[in-house]
Amino acid sequence: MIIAVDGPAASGKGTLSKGLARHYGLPHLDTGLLYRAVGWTVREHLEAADFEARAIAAAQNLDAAHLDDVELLISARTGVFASKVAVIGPVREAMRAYQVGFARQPGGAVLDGRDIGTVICPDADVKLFIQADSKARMERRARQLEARGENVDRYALYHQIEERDARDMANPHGGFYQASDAHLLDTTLMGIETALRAAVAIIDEAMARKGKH
Ligand SMILES: Nc1ncnc2c1ncn2[C@@H]1O[C@H](COP(=O)(O)OP(=O)(O)O)[C@@H](O)[C@H]1O
Ligand SMILES: Nc1ccn([C@@H]2O[C@H](COP(=O)(O)OP(=O)(O)O)[C@@H](O)[C@H]2O)c(=O)n1
Repeated sequence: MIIAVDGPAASGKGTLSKGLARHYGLPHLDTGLLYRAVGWTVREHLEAADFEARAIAAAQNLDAAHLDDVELLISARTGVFASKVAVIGPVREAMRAYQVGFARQPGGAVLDGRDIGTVICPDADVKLFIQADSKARMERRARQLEARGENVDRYALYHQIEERDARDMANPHGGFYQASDAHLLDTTLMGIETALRAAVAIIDEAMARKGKH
């Protein structure tokens, strides 16, 4: 079973996807980490004339099996670098085969990101689009960063998330929109466990309707 989970920054798609992977015994890929790793690699060259070429080379040489410095990759700044390399078509293309291969492994997988239901796994068995209002998302990300010891300026974080969402939505290579066959799950008023239960209910019903589960 392939489960595609998309949604904007800090909507909770990663947490939910990990929970779904545990629940269904499937492997999970956080595709945002791939973009974060490439963004981190070229972070010192954002203004360079050859920024795009460097980002493409970094994507082509990314060893996705070794995304080990997750703590570093998850920082707020790295999210901004990630969204800057994510608008470069060949960067997305370079990482597509790995993601598609991960999804197609025997038994299936859970993938989360921005374009899973639209570009990477258009034939996924179930697609979820996770939403939460901007303030809730900012507060979740703020607490997540604070728990790791980062100092958080909530005003700046709110604007940074809005700006990143806007860049993602305008991404001409992105496919960052809710697939027509995706189930919308708004978690603004849900805690983590409630959101997971709601997602499992959606998936079980969708699979039962297909006669697959
Ligand atoms: N439904 C929820 N209610 C409250 N906090 C949540 C919820 N879902 C996720 N979180 C918390 O919000 C933060 C961001 O979640 P994460 O899954 O990393 O989001 P995303 O992958 O969409 O960026 C994490 O600290 C996570 O524990
Ligand atoms: N499938 C994906 C995943 C991430 N991304 C890009 O990578 C950035 C960071 O993604 P992420 O999922 O780690 O970010 P959060 O939603 O966790 O804040 C996003 O803002 C997108 O620009 C993408 O373009 N396509």
